[in-house]
Amino acid sequence: MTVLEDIVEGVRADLATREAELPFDELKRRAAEVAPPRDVMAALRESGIGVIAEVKRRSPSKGELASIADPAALAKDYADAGARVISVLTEQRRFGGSLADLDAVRAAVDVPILRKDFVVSPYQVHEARLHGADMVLLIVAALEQNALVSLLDRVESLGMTALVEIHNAEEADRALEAGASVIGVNARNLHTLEVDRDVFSRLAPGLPMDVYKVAESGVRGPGDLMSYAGQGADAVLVGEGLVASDDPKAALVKLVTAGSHPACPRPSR
Ligand SMILES: O=P(O)(O)OC[C@@H](O)[C@@H](O)c1c[nH]c2ccccc12
Repeated sequence: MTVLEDIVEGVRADLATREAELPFDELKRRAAEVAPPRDVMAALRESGIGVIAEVKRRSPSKGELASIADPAALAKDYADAGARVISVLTEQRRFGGSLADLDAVRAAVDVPILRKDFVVSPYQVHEARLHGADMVLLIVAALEQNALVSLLDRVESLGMTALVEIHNAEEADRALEAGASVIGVNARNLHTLEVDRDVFSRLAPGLPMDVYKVAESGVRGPGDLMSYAGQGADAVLVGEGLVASDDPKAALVKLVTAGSHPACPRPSR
């Protein structure tokens, strides 16, 4: 079994438990009463290279990264430092996240929030909305094409924005065919868990100009942001580089400053 299959199996088991507690119809009813989602594209398209800052405690590749006793305080620091979007890992078994983290972050900040999880069912999309998410991650490698298409439609029909994650050219084709307008290129190989920052430069030129491109994983500081920007990234998504730093807020300020500096390469559009 691959790492991804293993994670998804755990996700499905936990999902079954939640579905038994709160039936889908009731979840949908409750989610429809939540204040409407924020305009993620407007936030992403502000000038300069955007930074999506992630709340992440653990990862399968590195184990414990940070304890994050107070995710709301971390999110406030991220918002103050200029994060365009805040990503909240809600996967529990491998990443130490939860929907409670999403609630805490939602209550603390007004910037758009991404639910970062292994979404395989429409239940999780409505659940994201119920807990205040504006954006939902869809990982192409974890989904059959028809599931990807229907989940993307579901995300958009609820007024949210999908971040569609790819790792190779075949997944890029599938993401485009599904109609993705925001594509994340994850530099972390899901089989070996190793980071290869060149994956972005190999795939980005094949993506249409009007697709918003996010470089995910492996950003250690402004140098990596500038290099991704030079290869056509509109934004970078950063987890470990922030949470494992002594001062995540200061680390994010450095990234945001670099991303809005006149010398930073900008996507031509
Ligand atoms: O901690 P990093 O190397 O900055 O990576 C962040 C983010 O890209 C990573 O957490 C991630 C990208 N895609 C995912 C899918 C599921 C879980 C996690 C991820």
